[in-house]
Order: sequence, then structure tokens, then C-alpha cells
Amino acid sequence: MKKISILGSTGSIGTQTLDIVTDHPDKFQVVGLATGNNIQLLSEQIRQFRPQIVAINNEGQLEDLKSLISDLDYTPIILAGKEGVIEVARYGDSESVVTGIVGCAGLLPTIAAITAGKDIALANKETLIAGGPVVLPLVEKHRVKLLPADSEHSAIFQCLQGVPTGGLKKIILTASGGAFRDLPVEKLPQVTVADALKHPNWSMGRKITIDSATLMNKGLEVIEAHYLFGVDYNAIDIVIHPQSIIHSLIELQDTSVLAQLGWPDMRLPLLYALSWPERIYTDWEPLNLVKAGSLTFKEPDHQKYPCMGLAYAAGRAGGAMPAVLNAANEQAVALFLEEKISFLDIPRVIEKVCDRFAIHNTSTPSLDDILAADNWARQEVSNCLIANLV
Ligand SMILES: NC(=O)c1ccc[n+]([C@@H]2O[C@H](COP(=O)([O-])OP(=O)(O)OC[C@H]3O[C@@H](n4cnc5c(N)ncnc54)[C@H](OP(=O)(O)O)[C@@H]3O)[C@@H](O)[C@H]2O)c1
Ligand SMILES: C[C@](O)(CO)[C@H](O)COP(=O)(O)O
Ligand SMILES: [Mn+2]
Repeated sequence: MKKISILGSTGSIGTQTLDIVTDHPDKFQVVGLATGNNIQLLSEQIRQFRPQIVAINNEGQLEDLKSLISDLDYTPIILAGKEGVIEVARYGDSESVVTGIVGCAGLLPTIAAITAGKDIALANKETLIAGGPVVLPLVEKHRVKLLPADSEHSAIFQCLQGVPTGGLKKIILTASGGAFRDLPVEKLPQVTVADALKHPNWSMGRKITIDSATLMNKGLEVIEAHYLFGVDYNAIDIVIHPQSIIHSLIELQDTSVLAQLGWPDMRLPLLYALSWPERIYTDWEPLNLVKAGSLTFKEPDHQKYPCMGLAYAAGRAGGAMPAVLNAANEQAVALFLEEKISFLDIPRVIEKVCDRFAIHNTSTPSLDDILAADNWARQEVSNCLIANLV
């Protein structure tokens, strides 16, 4: 029985993780749950999974949450605010923490979990992209496992099992192409939020779905792969694969290529991040290659989707620049979702903010440097828009 805690339990990653627990009650037990605002769903999760500790980030929801579970025959520890979420991350005898919080808000809870000796099932990619220079040394210092739950990085990790040191030559990240993959570039200025949220293959949270539409998700995943697998940016490629059946590939020194395939279903990478090195039987629909049909590939269009290039540049700049890219993207996507900026303003403002940060960057940022850069970038997005610089 593996004891786990889930950060972001009411979101797409969190609920799919709880689906896995429901499917395998003999394998997994929930110790803690944390979320942002959704007390109704959190209260239902408390009833079903009976965690020892829960937290709601929005402190104004604490009393209403307590009311929703006042009839229960047990009372979990109920906390609120950032500190409450951090406490869930580090609490008790959980072995693994699934990081399903969206955005850099997951950074401090993840650091708390690592420091408490918890293995990390990493879905919250922003934590690694922004905090990699600090997170990776902590993972090593506390001898915990950082296991990828992102589908591409899970695929790469699975393919790497058994590959000898020095055997890896190149990583090939697959990308669906997102909501606008078949849209002519001249139509992008008019696209709406609703258009951008129509992902062709995956059902995900709003922010990452927009990131898939701008291809920033793939750019972030390039940085994520660099940190997770220690591979140089020149050896990380992107290929558009509209079917999302091949979840990524690795090329070895002898030119052999290994790939991991499956239906577009996040439960599988999540399960493997929790079961590794074991493989757990599931009754889920097996992949049927004939049913999947043709698998096609094409070059990514960097002119149509400049976010990929911005991410490569930020990754190569290193230091706190990935944190600035990530924060500017989070802020720009939030403004797009609020219909305050256009779809094409997203890469424009990110580029402007990153350009302005270059002279401030430091090659070995501390946690405080990363948090300060994150905060600066979010403010700089507003400054650029107010000054009509995009
Ligand atoms: N969804 C996928 O298939 C997928 C695949 C790969 C990687 N990821 C990554 O996984 C992360 C989560 O994505 P998602 O799609 O699951 O997002 P989502 O559906 O929007 O869920 C986000 C979760 O985080 C919670 N949350 C937000 N801010 C919080 C805070 N400050 N403290 C505590 N909880 C907070 C939300 O709570 P409320 O619901 O109460 O607001 C919700 O439970 C992202 O980093 C994403 O890039 C997702
Ligand atoms: C499901 C996924 O792993 C989320 O990161 C996948 O990457 C989303 O698809 P896309 O290829 O980025 O559109
Ligand atoms: Mn992914």
C-alpha cells in the first residue's frame, strides 16, 4: 500500500489521480489533499477518500468547508492558505506527493514535500521550469525520486529504462499541435478563448490547454526535459504528431529510436509515476494500432508559433530566465482567458518581458532570486501592456 498526498486534488490531474486510487484501493491510500477554491468537490473527496489532512488555499473558504463535512464521523486536520497547502505537502507518512497544482504556485509546496523526504510525481511542470536550479539540488540532497507524470516525459523516462549511461543521443518531444494546428496563420488574430480551449486530443485544465494552443506547452516541456534528463537543448527536438499516440521518443547513440505509445490518457503516466519501478495491471482499454490508424508527423512551424523559440532561448539563457518566461506566460494566459489581450499578444508580451530581464539575470539564482524574478515578470507584463509596448 503506497500512501500518497495530492496537491491540486480537484483539478484535471488531481481527479485523474483519485480515479487511479479508486481503481486500485489495494495499492494506494490518500493521506492529504490540497486545492485552491473548490470546497464542494474537496468535501466530496474527503467523504470518499478520508484523508488525514486537507487544505484549501483560499482562506475565505475555510469555514464553509468545515460546514460541508460537519456531519462526518471523523474530522481531518483542516488548514487554509499557502501555509496550509505546504503543510499537506510535507505532512505525515505519505511516500509520494502528486503535484497537480497549476503554475508556479506549486513551487513552495513541492520544495516542502522534497525537504520532508517525499518522492514527487511531477505533473506541475511550471515548478521545475521556474525552480529547476533550486529544486534539482534539493532532490539530490534529500535523496528523493523526481518521477515525471507529464505524458511526454513519462514516455522518455519509460524508454530510458535499461539504456546505459551515455547511450542517449537525442530526445524527440511529440506535440499534438493544439487547437489551431489546422488554422491558417492569418486567422490567428481573431481567435477566441473558446476556440483556444478546444484541444483536439486531451481534456485538461484551462491554462495548459491555452499553452497547447500557443505551443508554449511544448516549449515549457523542452525546458522540463532539459532539467529532468540533463540533456542539452541542441539535443531536444519537437515533432508535430497530430494523433497523440506516440507520447515521445528517444534516439540512441547507435541511431536506434525507442518510443512509448498509448491512448491520450493521463492516467497512465500518473500511474507509472506512482508505481515505478513496478507495473500495475489495469483493465483500461489497450492500445489498438489498427483502431488508432495512421500516425503522421511534421515539422513544427516556428513562425506561426513563436512561443517554442522563446522557450528554447529562455532555457539556453538559463538562470532565472525560465522563471521569467514561465511567469510572463502565466500572466499573459490569465489575461487572455479574461479576454483582456489577444491570442497573439501572448508571445509578444512574453518576448518583451524576457528581453527586459536579460540584464538582470543571474546564472545561479537562489530561491529568493527565482521568486523575485517570478514576481517581477508578472508586474512587467502589466507595465508592457499599460505602455502599449506589444
Ligand atoms: N491536465 C493534464 O492533462 C496535464 C498533463 C500534464 C501536465 N499537467 C500539469 O499539471 C498541473 C495541473 O494541471 P491541470 O490541468 O490539472 O490544472 P487544473 O485542472 O486547472 O487544476 C489545477 C488544480 O490546482 C489547484 N490550485 C490552483 N492554485 C492553487 C493554489 N495556489 N494552491 C493549491 N491548489 C491550487 C486548483 O484548485 P481549484 O480547483 O480549487 O481551483 C486545481 O485543483 C499543471 O502544471 C499542468 O501543466 C497537466
Ligand atoms: C497531455 C500533455 O502531456 C499535457 O502536457 C500533452 O503535452 C498535451 O498535448 P500537446 O501535445 O502539448 O498539445
Ligand atoms: Mn505534456
